Amino acid sequence: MEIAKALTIAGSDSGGGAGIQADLKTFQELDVFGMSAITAITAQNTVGVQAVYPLTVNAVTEQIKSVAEDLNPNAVKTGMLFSSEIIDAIANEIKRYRWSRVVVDPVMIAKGGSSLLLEEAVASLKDELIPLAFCVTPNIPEAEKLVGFTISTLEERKQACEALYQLGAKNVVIKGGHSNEKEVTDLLFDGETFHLFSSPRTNTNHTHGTGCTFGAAITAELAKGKSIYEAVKKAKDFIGAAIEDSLGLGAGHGPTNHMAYRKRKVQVNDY
Ligand SMILES: Nc1ncnc2c1ncn2[C@@H]1O[C@H](COP(=O)(O)OP(=O)(O)O)[C@@H](O)[C@H]1O
Ligand SMILES: Cc1ncc(COP(=O)(O)OP(=O)(O)O)c(N)n1
Repeated sequence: MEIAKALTIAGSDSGGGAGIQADLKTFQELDVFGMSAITAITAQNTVGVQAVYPLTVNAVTEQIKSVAEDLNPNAVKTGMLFSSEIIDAIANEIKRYRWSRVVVDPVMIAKGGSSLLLEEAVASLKDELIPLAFCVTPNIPEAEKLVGFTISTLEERKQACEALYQLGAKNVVIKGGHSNEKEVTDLLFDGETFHLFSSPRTNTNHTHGTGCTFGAAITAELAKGKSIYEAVKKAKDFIGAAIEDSLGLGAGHGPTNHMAYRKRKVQVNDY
């Protein structure tokens, strides 16, 4: 059987913890062949984002075309998209190639506070891209921005899931990393049922790229043909291990350990 293939359309993080780099590492760890179309280059490390260089719309669509017309991914993820021009062009490509297993991580702001999406591009995300999403995966601040109300309680998070579902996403996951609860709970809404995925909160500063990694793990599992429930469950376990066994790199928000999940699996199989 041919290996599952996934394409990430996202920004490059020179520090290797988030963006394209996190996505490709995650695909590889989950036995999926990874491909990329870069939207912007960031000069970035664990301390912050020092510079952002968006690519032209043509540079983005040419990369997508090259991948689509030869390698044909089983699933696609989007991450940092920067501008409405880039978002609109990507939406057109998704429609052109009739890609249905599309995970949209609506990246807006890096952990250090730098903006990775122009304010004017939020409308394009809502109107053009989210309606094409098989799954949209905002964190709480991103979900608040998209739905236009504050999310403090589980009930409000459920209402936000429903509002994002109304925009056209077939499944919605609102991630819980930014809540102040002791447990970290990600909430999945598939249009009918809410599913809660909870884990203890790891007390760490090494959470750079958690959202990218989680979304990439969902994408990898969808590329293999798994259901959205199975994909989110695996992604939650994958990111949980990556956060718990962090590598302790950098002076700021360090990266997670993309190898942790595989290493744990190998150890379990050894016995
Ligand atoms: N401190 C933590 N301990 C355990 N899991 C976490 C922690 N912080 C985030 N996660 C998990 O990491 C993923 C990303 O969550 P979140 O931080 O909300 O997104 P983002 O990185 O996009 O801001 C989710 O699956 C969440 O459950
Ligand atoms: C190039 C690039 N893309 C996305 C992000 C944001 O990643 P995320 O997983 O949300 O993690 P934090 O930045 O919040 O740690 C990024 N920083 N760079």
